[in-house]
Amino acid sequence: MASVFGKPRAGGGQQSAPLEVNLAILGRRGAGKSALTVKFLTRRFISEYDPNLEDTYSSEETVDHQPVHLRVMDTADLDTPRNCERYLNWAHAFLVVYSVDSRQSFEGSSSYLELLALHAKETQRSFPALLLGNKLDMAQYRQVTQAEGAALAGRFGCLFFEVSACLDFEHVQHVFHEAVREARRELEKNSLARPLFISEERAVHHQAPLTARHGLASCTFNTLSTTSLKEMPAVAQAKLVTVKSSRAQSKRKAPTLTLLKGFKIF
Ligand SMILES: Nc1nc2c(ncn2[C@@H]2O[C@H](COP(=O)(O)OP(=O)(O)OP(=O)(O)O)[C@@H](O)[C@H]2O)c(=O)[nH]1
Repeated sequence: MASVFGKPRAGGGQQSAPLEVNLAILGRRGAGKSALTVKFLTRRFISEYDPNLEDTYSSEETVDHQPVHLRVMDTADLDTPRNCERYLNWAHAFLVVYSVDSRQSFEGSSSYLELLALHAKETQRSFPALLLGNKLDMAQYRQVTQAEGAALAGRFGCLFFEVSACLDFEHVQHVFHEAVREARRELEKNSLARPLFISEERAVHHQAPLTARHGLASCTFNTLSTTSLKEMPAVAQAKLVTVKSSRAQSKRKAPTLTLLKGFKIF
């Protein structure tokens, strides 16, 4: 069966079902994951938040004239990847964030890229990842050069961008849309035309031996018996609440976004 996306619409009259893309934002504490997520969803920069809050948001996007139902998981690991299966088994693509003014966060992003590489090896699938050097507005306090970011991305074969959650929305939006494009490419490659979430599907648990060898925090990988299907994270980990976006202020269209509780938006 042909892929449901990436094809021109037949007949012009029929609307294709929106492509469903799950995106997980990974990175060390303070790298700016929440700020980037909220910037993308609301065009606003937040400066206060609850660092322990992990939530999944959804947004109806249009990428390359195609409707996309995008879910964004703003993860809240502590200092290292933990209980990674909640996003490894869920996301179609990953944004790995570090802060250009923090060498520590850059090293943290390298751990996340390694984790993704190991997961890809374990599952024999590839997972698009984009490396983001955030807080570009703080470039005068740089601890990580652009060349270092590009080199790390090159090592893992992923796209690289420097961004700022404080600066222009369009650049942040571009990066998220690039992640959607990457996910779409991968999904098309795998000819995934089946529904993405089948709750009856049983996960076969096995311990990933690679994590210990690579000094990563303990992670258990779930390999689905049908490897092309992914499970939604447990309800406790993914709270979807629809609210109106500030973008809806344009009266023409009111895209729905999901919850921003826990964030103070100015
Ligand atoms: N100057 C500047 N500050 C930023 C930027 N992005 C985030 N911050 C600030 O950096 C701090 C951490 O940002 P968060 O978005 O909460 O970082 P996080 O990665 O989600 O951190 P955890 O929630 O602890 O995992 C906050 O004080 C933000 O206001 C940015 O692009 N520029």
